[in-house]
Amino acid sequence: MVRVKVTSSIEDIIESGLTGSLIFKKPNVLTPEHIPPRLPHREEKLRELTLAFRDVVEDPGGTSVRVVIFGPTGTGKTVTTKSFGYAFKEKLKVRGIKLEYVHVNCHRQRTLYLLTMEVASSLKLPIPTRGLSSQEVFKVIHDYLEKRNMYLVITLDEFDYFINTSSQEDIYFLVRLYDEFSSVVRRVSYIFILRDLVTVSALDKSVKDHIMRNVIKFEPYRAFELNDILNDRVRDAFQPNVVPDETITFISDIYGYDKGGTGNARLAIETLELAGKIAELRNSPLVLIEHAKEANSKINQEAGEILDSITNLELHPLLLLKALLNLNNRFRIDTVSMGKLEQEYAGICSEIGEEPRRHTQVYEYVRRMKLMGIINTKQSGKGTRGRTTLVSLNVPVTPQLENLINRILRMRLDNREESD
Ligand SMILES: Nc1ncnc2c1ncn2[C@@H]1O[C@H](COP(=O)(O)OP(=O)(O)OP(=O)(O)O)[C@@H](O)[C@H]1O
Repeated sequence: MVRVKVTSSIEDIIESGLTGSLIFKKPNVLTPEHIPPRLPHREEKLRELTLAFRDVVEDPGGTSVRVVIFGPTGTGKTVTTKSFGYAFKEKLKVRGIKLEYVHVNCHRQRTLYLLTMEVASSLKLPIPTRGLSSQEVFKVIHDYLEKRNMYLVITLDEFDYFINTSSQEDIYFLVRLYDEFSSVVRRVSYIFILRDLVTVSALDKSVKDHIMRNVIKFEPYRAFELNDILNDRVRDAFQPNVVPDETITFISDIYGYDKGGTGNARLAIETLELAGKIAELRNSPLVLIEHAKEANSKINQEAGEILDSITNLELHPLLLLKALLNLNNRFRIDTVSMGKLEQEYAGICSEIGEEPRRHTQVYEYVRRMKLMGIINTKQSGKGTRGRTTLVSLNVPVTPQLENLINRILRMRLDNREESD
């Protein structure tokens, strides 16, 4: 039985917080950056990736491998790709082939230029921060690989974002690299990570064919799969015997896709971590289901608050939200430009016989909904099309959200008719 110290004075409380935790052994195992030593239920995906890259071992430089990985959020796309990349590099080293693995997040490195600079800096290449174009930076990278007889696998994570915000020329350059360089030896291979295939299918055929060579789909996790993933984390992150099996099952069942959840491993791990923190705060020697419940409601609270503020919106901001939903559904994209949003909004207005509000008023609605946490805005990177405001929803598009917006909209429209 674990004894819980009863603290009284401020000093005692702080002291007990500073001395070793009775709940956690290695809390960093629960952070998103942690790469676990094994990936339950992604063994098959690792095998598929390895098969796709076998050419690099059998005929180095013969082909530039391209793999697309797609699947919903939290299904292990990033962690599986990184684990593959680092292990593949080591395996090739033993075989006398020099290969580097670079993982770039296209949401963070928003432009082709930033992206190429990130690849260069991962390879520790000294490149002046100003003066070179992306194409020139890529040339420096390629020359470096050539000189050292090295190969490179670049993973472009959140590639949807790059496709949605970059010019056709930049996408073309990146993907059809070997049309630019006359090199016979193909040293650069790619893994593209995407949420879904809609953004790629909208691309020009010549670009699409260069991307869609091997496609690996990541399915949302089922409850028993999350159970295995959580069990590993419990073993490595927590003190022995502090997380009972039923707590793990409870969390797995909330998120398990087969139990009506999203199949998102990230949220399952976050819930486990928060449940542990709550147990610690309550001086409980065990992480109980009640702690997991509290953690779950805290994690979902933010989404709940956003839904509440939608309920209070007036007609025109609601119509704008409806337009955003329509675009999300039609194009399966998270982020839309202000121009497209206004166009869709005007379309809805004309359908229902409402005069669309003017541009400045629409901007004001967007600004207010941003302050309420309902939507998010950001400036697009500098592409050839210039800068534009990009708008996205802060909550996932679920049937629940759509029903809510439609219901409130109907209420506002009914009220309008009554007051006419
Ligand atoms: N099979 C697995 N085994 C162990 N941990 C996993 C597994 N799958 C996912 N995880 C963990 O779940 C979290 C989310 O995984 P990851 O970031 O790879 O998902 P993703 O599909 O890339 O999500 P997003 O699309 O949001 O980037 C990470 O902490 C990761 O380590």
